[in-house]
Amino acid sequence: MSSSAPPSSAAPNGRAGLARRGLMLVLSSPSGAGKTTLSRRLLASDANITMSVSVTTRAPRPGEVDGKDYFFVDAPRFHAMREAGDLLEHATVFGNFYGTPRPPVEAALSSGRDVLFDIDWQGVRQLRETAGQDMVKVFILPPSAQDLEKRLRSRAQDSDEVVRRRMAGAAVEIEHYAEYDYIIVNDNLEESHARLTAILQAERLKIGRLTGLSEFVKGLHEAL
Ligand SMILES: Nc1nc2c(ncn2[C@@H]2O[C@H](COP(=O)(O)OP(=O)(O)O)[C@@H](O)[C@H]2O)c(=O)[nH]1
Ligand SMILES: Nc1ncnc2c1ncn2[C@@H]1O[C@H](COP(=O)(O)OP(=O)(O)O)[C@@H](O)[C@H]1O
Repeated sequence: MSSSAPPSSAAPNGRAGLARRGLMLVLSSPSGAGKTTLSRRLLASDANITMSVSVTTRAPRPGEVDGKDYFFVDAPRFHAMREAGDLLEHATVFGNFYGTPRPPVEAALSSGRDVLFDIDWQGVRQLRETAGQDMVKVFILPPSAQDLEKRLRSRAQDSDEVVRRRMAGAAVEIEHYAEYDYIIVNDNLEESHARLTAILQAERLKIGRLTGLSEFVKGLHEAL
């Protein structure tokens, strides 16, 4: 998906004359590595990125809020959305359906806002076909298998059986690390957050994302 450029006056990088297309920042990891925690931190620390809230048929965990963490839907509703073309991508993970609603993402990108996605490798593959250079893919790894299991258990929101299935699923997810642009080993949370922020800041400055750049430089040139 190629988002159209926002007007210069709304330039998210704060420079009149230099606007930018919104980018799609994707986080994937084995379950329990820390995507949700890192996403929340990034959303709290950066005003120009907005979360893509997925739809899922999974049951809400204690504390999860409908419309904020996920849109919790039943299977018929999910299939209706998919059939209507309302999902940018979708996948089955641990026996549940997940998908990305299309309209909010398109609206955010076209107004120059960046969008954060917490989706798995299957979703990344589908988005890659349309997003091209607009997508920045970050893979989060746990420091060790023991840490991963500890985190899944410490979250204390899933049964033993669910934790076991997620540990088994981690091996499959990890096999896809090479399809991503960046790797963060989420050991120290502060450091991981700083790294994610650095990735986002650098990606925002890529020449290919800026619109109006040649006019801006031409103006500077003429004034010299
Ligand atoms: N493809 C795709 N994957 C999703 C979507 N939403 C969530 N996921 C992935 O589904 C997996 C399970 O998510 P969840 O049940 O919230 O468990 P958690 O990752 O352990 O918090 C994770 O790998 C998510 O990244 C989506 O809209 N599309
Ligand atoms: N760097 C970290 N160090 C220690 N615990 C962490 C770290 N990052 C996340 N956690 C904890 O690990 C558990 C799983 O994190 P979560 O963000 O829900 O993972 P995911 O969304 O990838 O499944 C949570 O209890 C969270 O507080």
